[in-house]
Amino acid sequence: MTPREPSVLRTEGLTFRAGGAKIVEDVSLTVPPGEFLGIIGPNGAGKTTLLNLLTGTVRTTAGTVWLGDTDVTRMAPHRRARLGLARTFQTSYLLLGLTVLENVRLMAQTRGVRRMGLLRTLTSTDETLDAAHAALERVGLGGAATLQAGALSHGDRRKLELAIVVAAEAPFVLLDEPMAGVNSEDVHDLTELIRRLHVDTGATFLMVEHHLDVVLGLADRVAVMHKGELLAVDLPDRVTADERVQTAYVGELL
Ligand SMILES: Nc1ncnc2c1ncn2[C@@H]1O[C@H](COP(=O)(O)OP(=O)(O)OP(=O)(O)O)[C@@H](O)[C@H]1O
Repeated sequence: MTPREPSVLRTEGLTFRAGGAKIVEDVSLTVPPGEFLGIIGPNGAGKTTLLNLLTGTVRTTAGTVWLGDTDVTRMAPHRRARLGLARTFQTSYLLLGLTVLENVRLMAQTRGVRRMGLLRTLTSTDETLDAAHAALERVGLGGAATLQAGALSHGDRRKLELAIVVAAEAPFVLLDEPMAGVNSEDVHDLTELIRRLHVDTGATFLMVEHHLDVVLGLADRVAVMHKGELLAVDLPDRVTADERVQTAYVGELL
């Protein structure tokens, strides 16, 4: 994998309101290059909406998002993707009728591949194929390239989604509940894969996840959302010791 351009992901006063409801309210966050930021919070706290505001699939009511020095607040999602923002979704978006390889290749083609800090749209079939195969090898699905994506186990589908992100060679990676629907025996494997991908790529990772032990084990820092607001951003052990966080999680395990 090629080295990345390190840059900061930053929000200032990021806000999304719908019908008078405060879904995400005044979130100011600075994520240094290469950091792994976990995002936790009770159901409905606004975590996925925050990711949607970063990718541009939801339009901000107020506030600003920067990728490096670029203000992307009004930028369409595909242009943010071209700047190096890749994401996975809570619900799988795989094309189950296509092969595993075709799923990755399609994304490698549409997103282009970053090389030496330059964005190039791949026109060479060989090059996209190579990038797709390499991405599959990295997530341990090298032997499954010709299988239909629909034939994969849930855990392997999650790995395939990670391969797609890897193929994009994005410096900013957003993961929305990568453990959702994954068997408990596969959680450890997937956690270690995400750890390895983060280390190997040097990319900035933001991960929304309900498995707190996974978040606390992976993240450099943890952001806690509650009722749309950012309650705390701190080191994992400080966050779990924070009384405000414990109160927000009343009724849930922390
Ligand atoms: N466009 C919208 N219009 C109205 N309400 C919305 C809109 N988008 C999100 N919401 C509501 O805002 C709240 C936050 O949603 P969001 O999915 O961001 O929370 P979350 O923290 O990711 O939740 P979960 O952990 O359950 O996935 C929810 O109550 C949701 O129904």
